[in-house]
Amino acid sequence: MAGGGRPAGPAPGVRRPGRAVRRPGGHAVIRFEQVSVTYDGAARPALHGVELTVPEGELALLVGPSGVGKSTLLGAVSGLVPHFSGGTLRGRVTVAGRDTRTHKPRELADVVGTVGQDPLAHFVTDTVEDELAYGMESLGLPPDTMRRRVEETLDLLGLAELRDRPIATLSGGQRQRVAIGSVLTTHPRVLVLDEPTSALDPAAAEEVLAVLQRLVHDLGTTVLMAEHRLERVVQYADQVILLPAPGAPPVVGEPAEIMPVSPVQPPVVALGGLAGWTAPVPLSVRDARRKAGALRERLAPLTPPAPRTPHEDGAPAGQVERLSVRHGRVEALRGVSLSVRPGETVALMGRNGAGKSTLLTALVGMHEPAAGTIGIGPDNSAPHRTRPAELLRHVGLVPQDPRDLLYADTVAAECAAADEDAGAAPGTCRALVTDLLPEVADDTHPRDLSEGQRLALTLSVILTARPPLLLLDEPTRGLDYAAKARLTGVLRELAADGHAIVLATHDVELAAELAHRVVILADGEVVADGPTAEVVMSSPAFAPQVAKILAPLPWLTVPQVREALEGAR
Ligand SMILES: Nc1ncnc2c1ncn2[C@@H]1O[C@H](COP(=O)(O)OP(=O)(O)OP(=O)(O)O)[C@@H](O)[C@H]1O
Ligand SMILES: Nc1ncnc2c1ncn2[C@@H]1O[C@H](COP(=O)(O)OP(=O)(O)OP(=O)(O)O)[C@@H](O)[C@H]1O
Repeated sequence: MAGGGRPAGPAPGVRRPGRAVRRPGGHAVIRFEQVSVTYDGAARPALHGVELTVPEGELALLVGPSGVGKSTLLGAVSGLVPHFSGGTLRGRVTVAGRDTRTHKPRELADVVGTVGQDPLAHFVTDTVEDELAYGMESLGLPPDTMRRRVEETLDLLGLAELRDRPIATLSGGQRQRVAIGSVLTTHPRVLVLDEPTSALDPAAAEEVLAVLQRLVHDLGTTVLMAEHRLERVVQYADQVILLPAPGAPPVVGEPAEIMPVSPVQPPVVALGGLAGWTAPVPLSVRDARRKAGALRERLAPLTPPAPRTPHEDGAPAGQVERLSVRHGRVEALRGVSLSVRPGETVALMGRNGAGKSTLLTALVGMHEPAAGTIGIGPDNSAPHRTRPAELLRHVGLVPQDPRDLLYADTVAAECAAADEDAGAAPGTCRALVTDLLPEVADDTHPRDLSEGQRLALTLSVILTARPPLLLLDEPTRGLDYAAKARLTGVLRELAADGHAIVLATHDVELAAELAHRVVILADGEVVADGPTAEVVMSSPAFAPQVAKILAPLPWLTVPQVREALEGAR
């Protein structure tokens, strides 16, 4: 299929230059020749028999289930694997002609810019502005060039207001933007990005992707990017590299060829499968809308299956009233009132820095209110004045950085401790992990887990205690669609059992699947609070793909459509 048929991404003002025919594979900048990577002590290789090239000036998207080896493949390009990760690399990886096994990451820094999954691990300076300049300083660029590029990047990524901020005080999404900015300033020929939008709000994700697309088109930069949220990125890709299963060789091709056969698919492709849309498979909302006429007609007389409504009675599991919280000079929450009832699932959404994590951490007693009140459990006790052991019986938080919760040396030990702390039957936590991601091995050190595996472990540790109020901060980072569906199942059961759940998330698909109610925070204030369908359909930024494709019909998710079509047969 010709590459020119794909539409421009949704970012306003950025047009994809028309390409009548796909360029016959430009000069390869990244080349893998029979590459295998085996980590020390692992039973089988994390990557096996990888043979691929990425041509100059293309955006290649690396996809596949959690734990399949995506980060390992990216690490082999930037040289972090095996230089820092340990393990053995067989075969040959070259970037711009340099062998990454014989060149240390430092010796590749002038051609490759890398953003890892965990920005905090890579920051070397203390403030935003210093971090943006650091890479250029190491390359010895002239001061006026550095100055100009820092200013450009601050503007490009919406960081100008934060320029003097200590990095330690930034929100998760703000940190991710700084991490991306810090590699853009060096103008590398190759950009390697591991889930670059995982902590970004939907609008910020579009902005960052538009910036990357501009680099690819205007400067001929080559981008290799791993991402789980395909609904955000697939339409920008020239090439998809699919790792279908651990140890299986990659399948490489155009997005429209690979997506229909991929085990991970964005909702638009899954919907196309249900509706029987013929090739070329639509990958964007816009193309899908053009094909959706017949599906819309079939669905028009049907009503979407309604989510089970929570118990209306009973005391709230948690509530805040006119709550204000300050971090130094920053007023992170301003007069927020919110209450969550047993059986209710609330999605907390809003732009990076809006105050979502602050609200969750306030509910577990990590901040004292500057004004207003916080109450938890049947006695409405103030969490910052409650003993931790007592608080644990009422509320549990899965933090944004799962590492904050893990301290044992193996998955098995972590799970045994969780069972004991919660007074649960031995094996409870481990069964939950297996439920979410079957491949996680007992004897692995939590540090060596993939991002998705680590999150599955953290979720399980907290879920073992079955707290009446369950708080989750961005619970789908690094999770593939299948793991997300299993997590949705686990959380639905908990809600049906009367647990109250609040999830802070940028994942509009997750919110649409799971939440009874959506609360939107903006700049520390609640700006919307209502039933999920109402709130997300009235805001393009928070609408899931299915809603955009089928609007004005009130359908939000692929499972909803599937259920209705099956019922109508
Ligand atoms: N340093 C390490 N030592 C030992 N095993 C590791 C190490 N890093 C990763 N692994 C293992 O290698 C496999 C592949 O991990 P990798 O992080 O590459 O997966 P991934 O596809 O990026 O996953 P995710 O989508 O969850 O980020 C996993 O089973 C993981 O546990
Ligand atoms: N220790 C701190 N000192 C100063 N400001 C802080 C501190 N911690 C957080 N902030 C600021 O408070 C605001 C709210 O941060 P919070 O982490 O609650 O946002 P968020 O909505 O969870 O963002 P994200 O979606 O990026 O995770 C942000 O502007 C952040 O920079």
